[in-house]
Amino acid sequence: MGSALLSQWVNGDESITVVDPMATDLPDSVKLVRDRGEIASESFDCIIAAVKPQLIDEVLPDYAENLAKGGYVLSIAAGYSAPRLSKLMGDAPVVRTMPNLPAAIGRGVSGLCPGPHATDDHMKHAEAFMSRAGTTIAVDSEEKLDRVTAVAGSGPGYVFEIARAYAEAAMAQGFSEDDARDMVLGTIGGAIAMASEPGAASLEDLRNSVTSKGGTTAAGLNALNGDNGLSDRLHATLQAAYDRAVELR
Ligand SMILES: NC(=O)C1=CN([C@@H]2O[C@H](COP(=O)(O)OP(=O)(O)OC[C@H]3O[C@@H](n4cnc5c(N)ncnc54)[C@H](OP(=O)(O)O)[C@@H]3O)[C@@H](O)[C@H]2O)C=CC1
Ligand SMILES: O=C(O)[C@@H]1CCC=N1
Repeated sequence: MGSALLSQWVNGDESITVVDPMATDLPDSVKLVRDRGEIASESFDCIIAAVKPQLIDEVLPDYAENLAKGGYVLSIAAGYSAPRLSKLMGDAPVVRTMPNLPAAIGRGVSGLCPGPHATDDHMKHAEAFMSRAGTTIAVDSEEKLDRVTAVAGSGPGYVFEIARAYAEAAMAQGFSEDDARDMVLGTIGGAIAMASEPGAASLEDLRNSVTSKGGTTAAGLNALNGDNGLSDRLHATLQAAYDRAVELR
């Protein structure tokens, strides 16, 4: 996720240093170091925590010394709470954000939530920084941010899986893999672009506009969600992702 955001962040005029033991192919304007020891005496206005939540306890404490006076920590980690991170880094100001993968093409959706000691200026900076990668949604509690994680952070995974299963079903109707992919992505992309047009009808009305009485779509929709199975499954999906975020706090 860090490299997806980085691809948009490099469009600004900050100097960015990445610490990553293995990273390759970073943008030319970024300074890459393999180990924190190489920047031990440097300080930064913003330290971005982009390792897996399970690694934060091990990796982040050393970076407390690198935070400039007045600076803050921006965490993209799922679940891991801001108070816990702030304490781990010597009571540093923390802002949590939850981006999603389309940030890589500037089409991400990122939730933002202030943590301990975060000022309005830190939040303004974080919001401006994240908005380079797409739209932002400010929320006022970590509980809410964990729900953003369940809906939007993990969301592209659900969408890719739905598209994959849809394409698999198209192949079972006799289409080649390429034709199935083109048809499915074209259909999903076209429908979503239409629903995203300014002034577009509600999702329910749009669905109804495809559904002729007694026709093919009605038959398909009945098989898809006539028993509420799809709706129930999506509720369970979001709840499971949220529950996992809570476990990672
Ligand atoms: N994937 C997603 O769509 C989203 C992820 N997130 C959050 O982003 C964070 C990263 O997740 P994700 O990108 O999926 O995971 P990755 O494993 O792909 O990225 C983690 C990166 O951290 C590097 N790393 C490991 N150890 C260290 C270390 N000691 N010092 C510096 N860097 C290190 C890894 O290097 P190496 O590969 O060599 O191990 C890797 O490049 C997580 O906290 C996750 O919750 C948030 C929103 C969406
Ligand atoms: O799966 C994960 O834990 C991360 C956080 C949101 C998306 N990917």
